Amino acid sequence: MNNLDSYPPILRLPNNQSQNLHDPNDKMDPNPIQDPDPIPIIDLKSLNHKKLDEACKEWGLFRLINHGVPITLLEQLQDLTKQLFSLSFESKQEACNESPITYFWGTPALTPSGTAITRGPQNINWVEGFDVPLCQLSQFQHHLPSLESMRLLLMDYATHLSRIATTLFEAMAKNLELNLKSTKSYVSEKTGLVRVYRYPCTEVGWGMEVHTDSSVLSILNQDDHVSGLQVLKDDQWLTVKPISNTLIVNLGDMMQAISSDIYKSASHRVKVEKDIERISICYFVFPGDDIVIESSKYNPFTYNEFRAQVQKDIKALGHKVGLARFQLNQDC
Ligand SMILES: O=C(O)CCC(=O)C(=O)O
Ligand SMILES: [Fe+2]
Repeated sequence: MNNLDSYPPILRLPNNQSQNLHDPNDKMDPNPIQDPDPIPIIDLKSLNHKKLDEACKEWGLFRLINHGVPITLLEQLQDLTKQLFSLSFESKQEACNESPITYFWGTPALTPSGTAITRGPQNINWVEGFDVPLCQLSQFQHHLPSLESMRLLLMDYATHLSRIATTLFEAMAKNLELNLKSTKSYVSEKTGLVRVYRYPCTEVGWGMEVHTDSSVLSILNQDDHVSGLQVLKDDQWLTVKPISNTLIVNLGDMMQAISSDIYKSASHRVKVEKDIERISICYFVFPGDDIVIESSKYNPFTYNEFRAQVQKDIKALGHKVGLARFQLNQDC
């Protein structure tokens, strides 16, 4: 099978045609990969609270080492992700019919039922993905062998990532001296999800436009061989180098709100390469449904209210407004 047949039709443009697409970020050229790697490193085995606090305040993103996830599991996930995406577009679509796993492309913005919130061909993102709600993983089986293997691996992976998210969140809450009733329900296992992505090659366009995540924390297992993720730090775009056996943690909007803006929800984006695909596996964790986020900067809100507002804004304006909608003394 031609690799192009595995791409969603809208992402099958030959490179030279893609130049007509509007590129929303084209004025912001990134720096080349920096050496040495400037991204803060946090060691989960011997957690340094001060270093963690600084990374959360100054970057909103860090590299995690000694995370305890077996390297074989990280590599197996990457291999399986590549295998899964190399299937034909139609078989990926069909495999997700009547499944809690959603297959999507052209945008990472989905409604809770898994429908893509599209904004016309001008604004497509060069990405396809599977959206996997973790709490439903044990309740079904898949007939497509690579999807079924993915389901089994993700059950194992989710246990590790939930442990990591809880450890990090508890350390952050302690650093911030937050008086939370149950830290665990801010990084709820019930609402966690994994997204596996493939970014097809193109010359112009972005895999993902500039955004902040809506999560409390996002934990990324990125392609060991292909870079693409960039983070905004002090008005400069920096490449987050792929380094094997490390995970990238970024703080999302919920963490920024919980911390009353002391911590940062990192602005980031994904660049695509013109001649090599990239894959990534991203875990997102959110507050439980009954958690009201109270802070000195925002009106109290739940994550569900935040998500509904984000979806409304994307549909109406074409982009997420995010935390600004909930700021104290705002009428919008
Ligand atoms: O694929 C990546 O490297 C990052 C993905 C991302 O930013 C997201 O899913 O929000
Ligand atoms: Fe993101």
